[in-house]
Amino acid sequence: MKPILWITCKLPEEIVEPLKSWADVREWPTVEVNMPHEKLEEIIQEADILWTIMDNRVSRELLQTAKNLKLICNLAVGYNNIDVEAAKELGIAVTNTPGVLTETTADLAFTLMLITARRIIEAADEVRNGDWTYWGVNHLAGRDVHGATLGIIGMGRIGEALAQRAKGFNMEVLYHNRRRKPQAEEAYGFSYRELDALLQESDYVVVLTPMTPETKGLIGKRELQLMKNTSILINVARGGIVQEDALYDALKNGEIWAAGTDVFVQEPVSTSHPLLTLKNFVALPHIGSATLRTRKEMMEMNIESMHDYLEGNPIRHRVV
Ligand SMILES: NC(=O)C1=CN([C@@H]2O[C@H](COP(=O)(O)OP(=O)(O)OC[C@H]3O[C@@H](n4cnc5c(N)ncnc54)[C@H](O)[C@@H]3O)[C@@H](O)[C@H]2O)C=CC1
Ligand SMILES: O=C(O)C(=O)CO
Repeated sequence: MKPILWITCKLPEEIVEPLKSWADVREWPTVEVNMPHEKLEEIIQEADILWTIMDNRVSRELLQTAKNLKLICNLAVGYNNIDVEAAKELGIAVTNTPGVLTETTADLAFTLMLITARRIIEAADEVRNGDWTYWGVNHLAGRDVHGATLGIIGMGRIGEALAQRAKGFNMEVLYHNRRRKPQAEEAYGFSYRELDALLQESDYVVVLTPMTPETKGLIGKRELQLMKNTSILINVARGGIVQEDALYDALKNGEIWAAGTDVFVQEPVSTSHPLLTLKNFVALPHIGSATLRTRKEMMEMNIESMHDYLEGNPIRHRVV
């Protein structure tokens, strides 16, 4: 009997079709709406392999209801949506997609820095809305990225790729990380700072840590107050690492100059979210890794893990 592979979102036909040679593939049918949690509760009971996306909250309670589940492949490098400790205890392997999305996500992080600093969304909207009526000396004037100081919180794969990009813009790169990286300091001239010092010295602060109990709410009122009132905060990691209510106050009160984020606590974010009322806030819909090539490579990486499991080989890209 073929193992039951449940795919919790609609994936391209050319990816799914070959899986049918070895799996009893069952998939969520629509792209427009993701699988609701109630459906996940139902299908986890019959799945041998579960192919998840970040939207799926795979809690201990949910895992405990699984009868045959042996492998979860998460279509993301971040796996905070899955209780991996519980999975480990229950003998369920969990895999993710590290590395293949690093450069693409670093591109997006740098793009978000540029568009926030140069007020690109406001500017483009002005043209489209017919509000471009004059050339003024400070009209839509933003802040320079080149030559500024970049502070990266979470100097892992994506953090380092972002830092490389910053070198091309003659930026000074500071970083804060769980562990210091002497090799990167020596090779590229990146400087380590404690968190408070990094916040105080940086013109751009980019959050790139995973979401963990330690990083949840890491950037709140106190941290935002430490930042310069000319500085810009960028979050490409996970919503909730930056406290959204504190960010709203800091932007509204001019404690920081602007912010850009690709991630929210609740995704998709509600259009009535207070942050969306602010001109100095740029919002993107979690598109960090969204290029055609990278998404294909992420899917292929998950499939590699499935093949390893099937063939009884050590499972690559395994988190637990
Ligand atoms: N917006 C998007 O579409 C994407 C978001 N991401 C997010 O970016 C995160 C980072 O991805 P990678 O760079 O591949 O991961 P990584 O594991 O290579 O890097 C994370 C770094 O954060 C550091 N870190 C962890 N806890 C910390 C703490 N409390 N304080 C300071 N540093 C800490 C780690 O030591 C590590 O160096 C992912 O976990 C994911 O949540 C990743 C890809 C796309
Ligand atoms: O990989 C991740 O963690 C993402 O957020 C989307 O690629």
